[in-house]
Amino acid sequence: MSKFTTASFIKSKQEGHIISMLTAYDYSTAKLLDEAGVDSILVGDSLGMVVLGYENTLQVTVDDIIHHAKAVSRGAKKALVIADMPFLSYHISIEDTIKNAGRMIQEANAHAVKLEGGKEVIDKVTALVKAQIPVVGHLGLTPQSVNMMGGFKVQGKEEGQAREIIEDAKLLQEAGAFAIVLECVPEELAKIITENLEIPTIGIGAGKYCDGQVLVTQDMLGMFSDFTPKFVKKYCDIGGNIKEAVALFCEEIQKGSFPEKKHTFSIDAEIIKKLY
Ligand SMILES: Nc1nc(=O)c2c([nH]1)NC[C@@H]1CN(c3ccc(C(=O)N[C@@H](CCC(=O)O)C(=O)O)cc3)CN21
Ligand SMILES: CC(C)C(=O)C(=O)O
Ligand SMILES: [Mg+2]
Repeated sequence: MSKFTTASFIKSKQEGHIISMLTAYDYSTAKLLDEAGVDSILVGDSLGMVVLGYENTLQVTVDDIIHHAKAVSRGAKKALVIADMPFLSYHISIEDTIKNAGRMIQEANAHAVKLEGGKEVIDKVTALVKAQIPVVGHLGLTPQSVNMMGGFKVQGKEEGQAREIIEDAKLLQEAGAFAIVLECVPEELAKIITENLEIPTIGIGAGKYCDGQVLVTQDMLGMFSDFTPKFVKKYCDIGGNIKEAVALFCEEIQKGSFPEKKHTFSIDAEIIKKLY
C-alpha cells in the first residue's frame, strides 16, 4: 500500500498541502520521483507521445498502460500510482470499463484510474466506484477528444463552456471521483471549480489556485522537445546533459580515452600465452 492514499488527497485539500503529481512510465524514473517525495505518480497515456513517438494519445492501448504501470508500481514505494484509462477503454460498455480498470489494479498494481470527460462518463465513474476502484476525473483539455476539439487548445474561455466544466466537475464529485485533473483552462475558472468542490483539483495549465499540480516529467526535466506547451516550466535540461554525455562518449572511444584500465578485467598472463 502507498503511504499517500486517496484519503490523503481529501486531507491535503482540507489542510492546505498542495498535492504534487508527475508522470512516469518506467521503474527507475518512478523510483527517483518517489524518493524525491512526489505524492502521486500518473502513468499517463501521454506515454504514447513521450515514449512511443505517436502524434497523439489515441493509439495507446490498455496493454500499453498495464505494461508500463507494472514497472512504475515496482518503483513507487510511497506515492499513489494512478493509471490513465486509454481511448475507448471506458466508452463501450460498463462491463468493459470495469474489466479494463480492474486489470490496471489487479495486473499492474495501480491504486486508482483516471478517465477523461464529464457527464458522458458519469455512469462509468459510478460503476467503477461501486466496484471499489478509485477514480480521478479529467476535464478541460481532454487529449483523447483531440479530433473533436480540433487540436490541443485551451478550453472554457466562453461562458457556456465554462459553465459546462463547472457542472461536469460537480457531477464527477457526486459520482464519487476522489480528485479531478483540470487541463488547460483559464486560471480564474479553475479557481471557481476548486472553491466549489470538496475533492481536490490537480491542475496542468490551470494556474495557481488548484489543490495540486501535475506535469509530464519529461517536459519539466527538459527531455522532450517535439512541442512545449505554455504551461511547462523546465526545471533542468536533462536532454542537453544527455546529448553532451553521448557526444563525449562518441569522441572518447575514437580517441581511445575510454575505456580505461579501471573499466576492464584482467587474466593471468600464462593463460593468455596459451591462447595465442
Ligand atoms: N509531453 C507531453 N506533455 C503534455 O503536457 C501532454 C502530452 N505530452 N500529451 C498529452 C497531452 C497533450 N497536451 C498538450 C499538447 C499541446 C498543447 C499546446 O501546444 N498548447 C498550445 C496552445 C494552447 C492554446 O492557446 O489554445 C500552447 O501554447 O500551450 C497543450 C497540451 C498535454 N499533454
Ligand atoms: C497530462 C496528464 C494529466 C495526462 O493525462 C497524461 O500524462 O496522460
Ligand atoms: Mg492522459
